[in-house]
Amino acid sequence: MTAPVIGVLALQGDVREHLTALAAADAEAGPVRRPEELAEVDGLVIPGGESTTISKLAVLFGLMEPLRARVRAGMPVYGTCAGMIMLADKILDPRSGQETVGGIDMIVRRNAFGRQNESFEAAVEVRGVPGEPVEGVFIRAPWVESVGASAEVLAEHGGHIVAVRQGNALATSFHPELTGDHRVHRLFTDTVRAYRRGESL
Ligand SMILES: NC(=O)CC[C@H](N)C(=O)O
Repeated sequence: MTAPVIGVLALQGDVREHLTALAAADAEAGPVRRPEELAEVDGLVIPGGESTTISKLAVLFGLMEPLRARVRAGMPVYGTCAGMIMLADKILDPRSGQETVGGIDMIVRRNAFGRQNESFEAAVEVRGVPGEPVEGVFIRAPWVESVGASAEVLAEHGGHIVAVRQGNALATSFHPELTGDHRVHRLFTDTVRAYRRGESL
């Protein structure tokens, strides 16, 4: 079977690192900036960056509604940090006008772990990732205040939820694309492969 085609939403943020990690996890990866590009992918990563900026640009580029439609239709999607915020059905402390794509029944708190100079790394055990804990890089990271019944908590750090999955949607507060350890991306590309085979979670 040919490699799944996975896009990285390339409006703002650490796009290149995700492209590299996805390629290492056996996907064909490319940037997505236009609705026509979104239509061609089997799955999508929403990178870290600044969620208010990504939100604004998604509206400006005419991507917000197509993104919502594809996520609703079951397209696998993985959001890291700002990307996690974009996948939350609700933000506790949004900037005025800040919209999300949604898809995961969770409430997130932006910048919950502190500001840029309070960024840190910590070992995180992620359900579904075999072997050693993942090295979690947290950069002005959100945490998840609460999840609804259909969302599954995959990881916690310091008593706070930092990884969640709901159906084909996955979100982490931290940035596996920065560590050279591709196991979380592998978890996602496996989901995309299953989706392409017609199996949904
Ligand atoms: N590294 C990140 O993605 C930071 C997220 C940022 N604090 C936001 O609200 O979007």
